[in-house]
Amino acid sequence: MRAALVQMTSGDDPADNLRQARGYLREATAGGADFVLTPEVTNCLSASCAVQERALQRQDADPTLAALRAEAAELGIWLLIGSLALKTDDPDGRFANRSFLIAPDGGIAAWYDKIHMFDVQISETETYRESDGYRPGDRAVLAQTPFGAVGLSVCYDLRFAHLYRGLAQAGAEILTVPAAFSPVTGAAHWEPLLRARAIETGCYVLAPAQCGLHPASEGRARRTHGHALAVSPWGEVLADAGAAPGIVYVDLNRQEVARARARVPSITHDRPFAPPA
Ligand SMILES: O=C(O)CNC(=O)[C@H](CS)NC(=O)CCC(=O)C(=O)O
Repeated sequence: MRAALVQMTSGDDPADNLRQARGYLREATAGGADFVLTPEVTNCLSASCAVQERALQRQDADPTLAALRAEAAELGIWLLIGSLALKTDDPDGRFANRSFLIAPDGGIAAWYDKIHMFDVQISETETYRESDGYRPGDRAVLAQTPFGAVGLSVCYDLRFAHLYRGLAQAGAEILTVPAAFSPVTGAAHWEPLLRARAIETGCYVLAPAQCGLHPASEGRARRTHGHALAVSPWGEVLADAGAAPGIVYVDLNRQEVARARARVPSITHDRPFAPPA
């Protein structure tokens, strides 16, 4: 089983992002991948709600989802669309940040709405208020596949260890963390958090990423950290895409999950304890 992690620089034009993504799917399949993963907001990365309002669609009308499902079916691959920004029926008009696992027949095997919202002030000049634009999800998602059970998550979810522990205890062998991490927090936290999630759970962690400077027709242009990463169930970095767009490959072997957990079965060692007084 060969996974391909796509690292790309989505802008705010979905048609342009789709062209990029399709090219990567074909390249990854030619490179031997059976499972291709794209980053968070593959279809549209924008800091402007006005641009999103014009550019985004509801799930049933979204051209990126339709095209990538058709492409996965044509190529006969499993595809994680890290996330799509989509319109919803939220009364506040907020979007969903929704991850999709697509089966080789083009069907939607699973979908997951990002639960944790990136509402942070990193510095005087750098603030994110994700919950202004997006409605958070409220359900964890585990998908069964022939190559193992996949636990879905998105980006800032990475900081909430109990989500991953729950997924692993429910049977996950692979955790997906598509992201658009900020450069500052990415440099400090991205790799150690991904490795920690793998070590704590004995899962493969697959984290396709946005990278570079994202072109914006309106609003501020954003930068992201890159470094799409694949981590083994023992916590080793198996692939790192660096700073530039491209694809990195990793061969997955379920026995590595069993081996890591046989050595340190910590996910089976939870104990009840009283909360701190
Ligand atoms: O807004 C969009 O279009 C897509 N969503 C994102 O880019 C999100 C919310 S701003 N980014 C993160 O969650 C980064 C988390 C992060 O960097 C950290 O946890 O340190």
